[in-house]
Amino acid sequence: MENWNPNSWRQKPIVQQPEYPDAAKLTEIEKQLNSAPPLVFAEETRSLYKQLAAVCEGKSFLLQGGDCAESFSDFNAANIRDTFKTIMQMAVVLTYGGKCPVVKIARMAGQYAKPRSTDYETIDGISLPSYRGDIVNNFDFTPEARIPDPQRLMTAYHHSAATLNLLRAFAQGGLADLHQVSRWNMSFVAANPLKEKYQRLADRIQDSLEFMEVCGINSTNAPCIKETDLYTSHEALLLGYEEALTRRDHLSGDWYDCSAHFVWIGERTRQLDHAHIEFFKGIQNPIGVKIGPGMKPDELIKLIDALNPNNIPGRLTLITRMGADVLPEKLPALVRKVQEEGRKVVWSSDPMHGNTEKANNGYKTRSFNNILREISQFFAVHKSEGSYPGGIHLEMTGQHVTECTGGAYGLSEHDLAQRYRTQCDPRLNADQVLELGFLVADLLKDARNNR
Ligand SMILES: O=C[C@H](O)[C@H](O)COP(=O)(O)O
Ligand SMILES: C=C(OP(=O)(O)O)C(=O)O
Repeated sequence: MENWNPNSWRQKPIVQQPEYPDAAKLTEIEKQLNSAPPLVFAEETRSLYKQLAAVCEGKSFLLQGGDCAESFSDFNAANIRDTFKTIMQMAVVLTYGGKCPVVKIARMAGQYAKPRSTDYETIDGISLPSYRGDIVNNFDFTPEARIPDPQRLMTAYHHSAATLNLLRAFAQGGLADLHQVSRWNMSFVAANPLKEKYQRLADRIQDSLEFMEVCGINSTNAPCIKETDLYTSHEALLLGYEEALTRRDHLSGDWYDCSAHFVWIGERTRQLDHAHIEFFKGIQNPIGVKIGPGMKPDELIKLIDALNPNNIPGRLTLITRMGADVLPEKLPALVRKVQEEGRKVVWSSDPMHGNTEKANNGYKTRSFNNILREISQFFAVHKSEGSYPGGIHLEMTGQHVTECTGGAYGLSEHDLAQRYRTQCDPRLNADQVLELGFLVADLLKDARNNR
C-alpha cells in the first residue's frame, strides 16, 4: 500500500492511549520489542485467512472467545488449559450439533489492553486514573499502581509468547484429540445439569471414531482427529506495541502484525480518519472491527472499503455488539446495505458488550438470558435478510467464576460475590459456555438448514 508504513498511524489522531510519564523508556522498550522474535508466523495467519473466507461463504462457523482481560497474576498453566478445554468443548458441541466446521480463535496470548469509558475511576471520593489492562498499569487502586509503565509491554510480550507456546502444544500435542472429548469436562462441570447431554454427545463421537477406524480412517492418515488449529487474537489497542511487532513477510513482501493471528479494532477507536484505521489498512492479517448500535449503513460501507478495498472474503469480520434490546432495530439496515453493496464480510455476534449492567449490589454483570437473546436475534436478523450468521465472540473463562447471572445454575446477583475475579468485564464461566454451546448449536443447525 502506497504511503503506508508501520508507523504512519503516528500522523493521525488517536484515542484510548496511556500517557507514559517516561517517554524515553517507552521508546527504548518499543525498540527492544522490534528486535524480538515475532509471536506468530505469516503463513499461519494466511491459513486463518482462508478459513475465515470459508466462514464468509457460509461453509464454517467462527468461535472466538477468551478472557476479557488477561492478567499477569492469573498467568499459569491451569488457567490456560482450562480456557483451552472450554473453547474446545464448545467447538465440538457446535461442530456436532450444528453440523458445521468451526474456526477457533482464542482471545488469549495478548489480550492485555483495555479501552475504558472514563479516564478516571472514583472510589469513596478518591479519583485515580483508570486501570487500562496489565500491559499498561496495575489493577490495585493506588496512585503508584495506576502509573503507566512501559516495562509492562515487555512483560505482556513474554507472557503472550509462553501462552501461545502452551496453546500450540495443547492443540497439536494430544489435548485436542477427539478421543479425549469426554475428558475436556472440568471437574466442576461434572456437576452441571448438562453433563449427561455432553456425555451422550461424547459417546456418539467415540462411536463414530470407532466406526471410522474400522473403515481405515484414523489419526495417522487423518491427523485432524488428534490435532486442531487454534488461532490467537486481541484488540490491537496500543499501536506502539503492534507497530513494534509488525514485520515484512519475506515470502510475500507483505506486512503482518505478528503479535497475533487476528487483531481487531474496538468500538471506541474505529473513527475513519484516526490512527487505528490507518494502521489496520496496511497489515495483511485477517482483522475484525466492533460495530455498536451507533453505526450507520453509509458509514459502515466506508469503513469496509477502508479496511478491505479489494473486497476479499476472510479479510474482514464485523463483530456486532448492540445489546439484546437494540439489535433487532439497528442490525437489519446494516446487513441489508452490506448485501446490496455486495461487500464480503464475516458477520459475528459479540453478545457481551452491549449487555453490561450494574447489579443492585454494585457488581458489573451481564445476564445469560440477555446474552442468549442477543445471539438469537442476531441469527433471526440474518435469516430474514438472507445473510449468513458467521460466528460468535465471547468473553469467557475456564475458571469457575461467578460474574454473569443466570444459566442452568440460576446464578443470582447475590451469588456474584462468591468468585468475582475479572479485572474488567464479567465473563461466562465454563458451565455457562457449555450451556450456550448447546443452544447456539441448535440456532446454527437451523441457519444452515435454511440455506
Ligand atoms: O471490555 C471492554 C471495555 O474495556 C469495557 O467494557 C470498558 O468498561 P468500562 O465501561 O467500565 O470502562
Ligand atoms: C473493548 C471490547 O469491546 P468493544 O470495543 O466492543 O467495547 C472488548 O472486546 O474487549
